[in-house]
Amino acid sequence: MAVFTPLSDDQVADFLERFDAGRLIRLEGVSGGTENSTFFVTTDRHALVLTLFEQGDQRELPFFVELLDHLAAHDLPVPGPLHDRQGVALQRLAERPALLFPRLPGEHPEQPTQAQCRAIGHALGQMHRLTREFPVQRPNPRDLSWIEQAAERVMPYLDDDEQQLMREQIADFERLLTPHELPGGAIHGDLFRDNTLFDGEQLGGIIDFYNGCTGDLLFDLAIVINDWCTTSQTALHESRYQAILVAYAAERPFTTVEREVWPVMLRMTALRYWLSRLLVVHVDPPAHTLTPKDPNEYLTLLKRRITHAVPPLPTAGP
Ligand SMILES: Nc1ncnc2c1ncn2[C@@H]1O[C@H](COP(=O)(O)OP(=O)(O)OP(=O)(O)O)[C@@H](O)[C@H]1O
Ligand SMILES: N[C@@H](CCO)C(=O)O
Repeated sequence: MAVFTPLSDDQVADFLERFDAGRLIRLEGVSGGTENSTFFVTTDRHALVLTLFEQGDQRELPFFVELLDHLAAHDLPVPGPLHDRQGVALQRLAERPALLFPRLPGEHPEQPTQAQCRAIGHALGQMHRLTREFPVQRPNPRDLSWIEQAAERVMPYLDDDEQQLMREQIADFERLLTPHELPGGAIHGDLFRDNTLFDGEQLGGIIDFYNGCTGDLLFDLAIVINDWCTTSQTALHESRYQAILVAYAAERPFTTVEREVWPVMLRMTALRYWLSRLLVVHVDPPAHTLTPKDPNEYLTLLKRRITHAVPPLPTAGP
């Protein structure tokens, strides 16, 4: 479930008065999601999504609004938040911050097709091209210095081999990534398949920008590859891999340094999720009882990335 704060029809009908978005017809709690309360809101004019923010630093919300406004203004497939009659997007409802979005069409892809992979590669490349000049900063909260600190918090829960693996990998990231300045900009920060919606082969949209920040563009792409291009046996799904990267590179070609550090970035982002999932299981369980995601999935993937080379990044688009 993902309605931590129930809302009545009357509350939502009143809330809608603040916007020029029509009259409430139907309110429905959304069962997906783990962090916020989400509702589908149908009015006589629009299909909308209402999100109540249940956790996280509320001071960060204006950054997400600005980023979504910026991307939507450039016609990227994202839900640009609705602004009220005074031009304000960020609201309060039931004592929580609230945003209203257009409801985008589609489903999360479980086994992405070639066309879906091309679509996400293309959209992410476009987004990265457009956000390089995005003026607002929010340093990546899951960067290498977070990894270093989070690692110390989970060490007591790891066996000797896992501890050694984690320490060796972090030392490697420090040695191989720190000397380089990589192309940066605003990034999604968690672009898993379940943060996209596809209507058939058509990308309906990219959602859940609440890990959005500014940082290395390659970090964002590596998260996508690790989630989208891993088979159930943890092998690399090569045709998806090529489809995403070729479509991405057509929008934003890679630099020489990015090509050099790519295998390291794939390992770093695998370790980032091993760590964040370990934290949820052992250190910082969420207030709400939901089944945590399995940290070992990303431990296994990290090991795979160490033992099996991936094909290099493409030199140019199609
Ligand atoms: N704009 C939208 N259009 C259509 N569906 C949406 C939209 N926003 C959210 N949803 C639906 O609501 C679900 C929960 O949304 P969201 O991912 O933002 O929640 P969350 O609690 O932050 O979850 P998590 O962080 O686990 O992904 C999504 O999986 C999707 O099915
Ligand atoms: N995508 C994250 C969960 C949401 O932040 C994970 O798979 O661990």
